[in-house]
Amino acid sequence: MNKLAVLSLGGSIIAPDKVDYTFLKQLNENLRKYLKEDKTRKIILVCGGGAPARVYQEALRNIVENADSEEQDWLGIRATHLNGQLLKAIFSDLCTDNLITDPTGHINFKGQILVAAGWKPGFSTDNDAVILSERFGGKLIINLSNIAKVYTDDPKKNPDAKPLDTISWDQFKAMVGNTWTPGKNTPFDPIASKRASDLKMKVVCADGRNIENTMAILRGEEFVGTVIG
Ligand SMILES: Nc1ncnc2c1ncn2[C@@H]1O[C@H](COP(=O)(O)OP(=O)(O)OP(=O)(O)O)[C@@H](O)[C@H]1O
Ligand SMILES: O=c1ccn([C@@H]2O[C@H](COP(=O)(O)O)[C@@H](O)[C@H]2O)c(=O)[nH]1
Repeated sequence: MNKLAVLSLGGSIIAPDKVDYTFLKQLNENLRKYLKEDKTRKIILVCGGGAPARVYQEALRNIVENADSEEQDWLGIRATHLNGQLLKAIFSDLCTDNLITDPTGHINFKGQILVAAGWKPGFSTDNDAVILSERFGGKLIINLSNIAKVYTDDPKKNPDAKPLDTISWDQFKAMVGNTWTPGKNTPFDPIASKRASDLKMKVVCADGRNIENTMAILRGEEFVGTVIG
């Protein structure tokens, strides 16, 4: 297993409505243990925006008719920065870089952890995770969200949707489409999916709140989730 893991931490598990510090405490303990076992292991944590992103984007849409898409994205980006700064503070002793807000900019990555958040309008932090994974040679992106698997359709809207263990990029892209809308709720965003698909990357989607399962993915053991690609 490659020594670098990229974890795309959905905002829905960092701050589903307020900050979920029970989850973040577990994440802190488990990732530290994993990194202590082998000092050559490294982790990139890419933080999503969660409820604050959606609340502020919705506020703008309710106040301004035809709210500008880029302005909505900037509100989301600022929310990811707040979550990212919290993760950076939690892992400050293992993370020598400031919060990464441009995945293409200067990055040292001398510590065992790198924490990143939103960059610029037009996509979600999933896309930032793909850029960082490509840049640092990650073999797998672990996309942690509030849902255990990718389904044939959004299970919150379609009760007949079926969970999938694997799905090809072509099938996944057909499902999520190819257009971006601020705050879009999909297991992996369309822009990130195109980039990951072009790079022939693998993405595992799993429920991040199940910390044992996340550790199993990191350790290359059996897990519950969906492999895309
Ligand atoms: N085919 C699908 N399979 C599974 N979930 C889907 C599907 N289509 C849409 N979804 C929705 O995507 C949601 C997960 O995406 P969401 O963007 O909310 O999570 P996140 O990435 O963890 O959070 P954030 O975007 O705030 O960082 C699920 O809760 C589900 O309702
Ligand atoms: O690089 C980025 C990252 C994020 N955004 C905007 O922020 C929200 C929240 O991010 P999630 O990854 O979905 O939690 C996202 O929906 C975008 O509107 C961005 O524009 N650019």
